[in-house]
Amino acid sequence: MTAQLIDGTRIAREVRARVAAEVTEFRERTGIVPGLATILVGEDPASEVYVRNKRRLAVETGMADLHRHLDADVAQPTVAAIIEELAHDDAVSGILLQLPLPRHLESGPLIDLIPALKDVDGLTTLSAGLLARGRPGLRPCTPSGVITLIDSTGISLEGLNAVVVGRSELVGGPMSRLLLERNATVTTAHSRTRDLVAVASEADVLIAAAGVPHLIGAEHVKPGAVVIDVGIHRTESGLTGDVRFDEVSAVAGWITPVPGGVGPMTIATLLANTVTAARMQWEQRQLASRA
Ligand SMILES: Nc1nc(=O)c2c([nH]1)NC[C@@H]1CN(c3ccc(C(=O)N[C@@H](CCC(=O)O)C(=O)O)cc3)C=[N+]21
Ligand SMILES: [Mg+2]
Repeated sequence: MTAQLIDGTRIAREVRARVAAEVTEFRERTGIVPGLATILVGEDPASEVYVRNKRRLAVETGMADLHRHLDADVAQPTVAAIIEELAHDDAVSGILLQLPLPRHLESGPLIDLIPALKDVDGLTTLSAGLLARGRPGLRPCTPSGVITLIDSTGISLEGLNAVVVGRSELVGGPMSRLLLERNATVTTAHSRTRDLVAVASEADVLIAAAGVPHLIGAEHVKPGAVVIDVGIHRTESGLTGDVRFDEVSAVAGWITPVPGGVGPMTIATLLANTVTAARMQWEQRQLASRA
């Protein structure tokens, strides 16, 4: 292995410590404890793990854990009513609807019931539009956490070739926009890209977010590149990503592991967004009470 490891577990711990200090400062100044509302529908085992970790770490950073677990066969209007109730509840700073939802539910309209100021996942149409326009707003947690991981290397993205493999609403799409915001030269590759090896091997920074186990090998990686593995797959031999770690780490300059890379950063960024959301709501209430 020649690549330096980007230790997501450590960096996430540092971010959470900062968030915990911000929560304390905010609580002392305003009397408000930021609250994270997670909504989990059904019994998907991976989703249960992620949501449990989000709740545990919210509590660990001093926030209130406001969880709703709904039956797998819950009706769309019932989920909508719960989101609307949380939207109006002043104890709720952030609302996270865990994805994927069971197939009979339509996620888009449900997500868009989350007010922009409580959209700690950054997934509403409004938050996506603000990002597309380069205006301030809450950003999606996984891509935003990836930027933090890249920053931890000390490498400036300005002018570098960044290639994002994947264009999902949760990760690839917003990832490309965040990299552009940092003045990288951004290429979005995806399942219809003709020659992925040719495109990916030009990347100074390669983000693997295709959701295909072990898609990215040494042939895709320019020597010395920063390789970020967003994939997470449960296989018989344990958790793996979109990157063939052993061969790519012999070529790359920097690499994230799975587990212990992007996953913990996603949760740390969610917590950072939640305290930001609490602050924005408090400021808005201050303005409203003075009007
Ligand atoms: N509305 C919504 N927001 C999300 O942010 C969201 C989502 N839905 N659906 C699924 C994906 C996936 N995701 C992960 C979070 C933490 C880890 C994580 O902590 N991973 C650990 C391993 C944990 C384990 O699986 O044992 C690690 O990589 O080290 C992974 C994946 C958030 N997502
Ligand atoms: Mg895709």
